[in-house]
Amino acid sequence: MTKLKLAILGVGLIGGSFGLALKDKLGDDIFITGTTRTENSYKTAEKMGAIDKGYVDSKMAVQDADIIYLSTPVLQMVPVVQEILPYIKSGAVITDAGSTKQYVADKLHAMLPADIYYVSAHPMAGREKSGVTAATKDLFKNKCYVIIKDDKMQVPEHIGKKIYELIALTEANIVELDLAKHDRCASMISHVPHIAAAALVTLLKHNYADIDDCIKLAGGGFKDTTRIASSNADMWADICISNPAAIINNLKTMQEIINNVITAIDSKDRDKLYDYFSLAKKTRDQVINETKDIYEIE
Ligand SMILES: NC(=O)C1=CN([C@@H]2O[C@H](COP(=O)(O)OP(=O)(O)OC[C@H]3O[C@@H](n4cnc5c(N)ncnc54)[C@H](O)[C@@H]3O)[C@@H](O)[C@H]2O)C=CC1
Ligand SMILES: O=C(O)C(=O)Cc1ccc(O)cc1
Repeated sequence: MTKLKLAILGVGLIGGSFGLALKDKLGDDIFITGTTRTENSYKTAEKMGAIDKGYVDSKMAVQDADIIYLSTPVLQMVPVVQEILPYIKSGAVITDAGSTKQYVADKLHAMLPADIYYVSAHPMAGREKSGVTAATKDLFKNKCYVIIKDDKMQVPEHIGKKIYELIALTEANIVELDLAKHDRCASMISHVPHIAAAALVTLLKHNYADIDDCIKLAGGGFKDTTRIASSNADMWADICISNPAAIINNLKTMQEIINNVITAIDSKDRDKLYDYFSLAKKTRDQVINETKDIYEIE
């Protein structure tokens, strides 16, 4: 049997976790090359066993690769593909882990020749730490992994199946969505919550005179609602730029919600405030109850 050759471009938290999961399942039946921006990082990825051979130069990593996994920040993906395109072999498949999907898909659709395929995907799993040292083989286990259904890409059935089977080795729950719906839903469930968490932390800076005393009081509630504000700034700037319509739309709705709360407090409308918290509790409890068999959320 010939070895499967996978190139992971951007071996950080996500690329490193994908590599660790596949090495765990396939061992020597897969050969994984990978890139990072520094030699130091790819050496760490090699030592951790996330990749077999690391490079800084993406062109070296994709030579002879059957599958190319893009896991750089979203805005780096298209320039990386531009750079490697002349070196990708015919029949190879590109897949990606980017948090937003339409932006990269539109550009790759216009760029790729007919004999190089693209399967857009997104693991809805991660953490606020970045870099390969934060990677774990079980990061995607029991979490949702979206594979985009996109007829424009004209991916032959056997190629789609190959990527599906590879992703299934991570033990993630695979969900199929179309591009636009993915970006709308991800903005609501992930992108806007990250912006909101950063806003809560930024609020502290607006009360600078009290900041030391505020921090003394910070307990579980502040930690729970702001954990994701410790995420990578580069990655989140790219996410906002590459999914503007859905994010702005949801932020405007949030603005209205906050304005309504301000009005209710200002006019001492206790019933309105009760309804606000009560409906939020009911909705969250329902969501958690419906997903508790799939996710470990409390
Ligand atoms: N962090 C998270 O929780 C999740 C992130 N994602 C997506 O996965 C992708 C990767 O995110 P992380 O692994 O968290 O980031 P990370 O910062 O841990 O890793 C990114 C890697 O890309 C490399 N890189 C950056 N620019 C590059 C370039 N031009 N050429 C080659 N390599 C380059 C870096 O050296 C690093 O190894 C992003 O697109 C992000 O939107 C998706 C799901 C969850
Ligand atoms: O840290 C967390 O809980 C996250 O929400 C991680 C995350 C970040 C970006 C994504 O596109 C998907 C998941």
